[in-house]
Amino acid sequence: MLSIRDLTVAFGGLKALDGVSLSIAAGEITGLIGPNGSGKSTLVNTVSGQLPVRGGRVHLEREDVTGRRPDLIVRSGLARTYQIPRVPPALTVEEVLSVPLLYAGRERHRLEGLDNAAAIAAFCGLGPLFRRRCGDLSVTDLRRLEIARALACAPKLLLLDEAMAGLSHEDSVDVMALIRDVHARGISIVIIEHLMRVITTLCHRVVVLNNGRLLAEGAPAAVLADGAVREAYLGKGFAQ
Ligand SMILES: Nc1ncnc2c1ncn2[C@@H]1O[C@H](COP(=O)(O)OP(=O)(O)OP(=O)(O)O)[C@@H](O)[C@H]1O
Repeated sequence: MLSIRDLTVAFGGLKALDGVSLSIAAGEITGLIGPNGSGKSTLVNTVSGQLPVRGGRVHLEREDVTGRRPDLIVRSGLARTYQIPRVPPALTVEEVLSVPLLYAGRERHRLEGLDNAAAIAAFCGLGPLFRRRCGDLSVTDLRRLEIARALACAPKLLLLDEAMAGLSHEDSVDVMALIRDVHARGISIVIIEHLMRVITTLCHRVVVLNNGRLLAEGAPAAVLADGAVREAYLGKGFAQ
């Protein structure tokens, strides 16, 4: 679904990604983890076209999307959510969903039954809030709206940047169920997440970044037991 080869992204002299190569398989939920500052958000921002690439290539399915404009990458089938949802508080849920639907209209056939704002809102548990203003939504409902907005782009691949941040245990369980429902619609998913119970519960595979480089990849249990991964998170001497 997604192939990243030798990706390098720099902020001045700092290489936030340093020759990263990895592949995301179609039909899987992949966890993208790593300590703070390891390059996770930079990777999502670059793949979705919001940061310039210094070196390397990004392919979505077989299409080379390296350096392409974000709106064109969305049309190619990649949508993302943001760690901090930002929606105009005066707009209703219906209005917020209508914009990407208009935009991604050509590709609607990708998600049968999810080609209008009401259906997407209902799918994401926002049916009763359809005509409510976003400024009145709870943190959990804003997280749902963030996913709904991405679904309105009719993606093949969805990148979720900390979709559970700031939620209670109960609410995060609800959002995890929504992510499973999205996956069951045939959408491949990449999740950036600090909560390991989310990774072990949802993900088929995990990719670990550290200092802008690929540190490990594989099945969640094996990767989380890996000595180098534990050391990256906990520090030398605390990883036994
Ligand atoms: N816009 C920017 N300008 C300068 N440096 C940046 C910028 N964005 C990120 N960085 C730096 O690039 C590195 C990778 O940051 P990034 O935000 O991608 O890490 P992350 O793994 O997503 O971290 P976190 O888990 O804290 O969100 C860090 O050293 C960070 O300080």
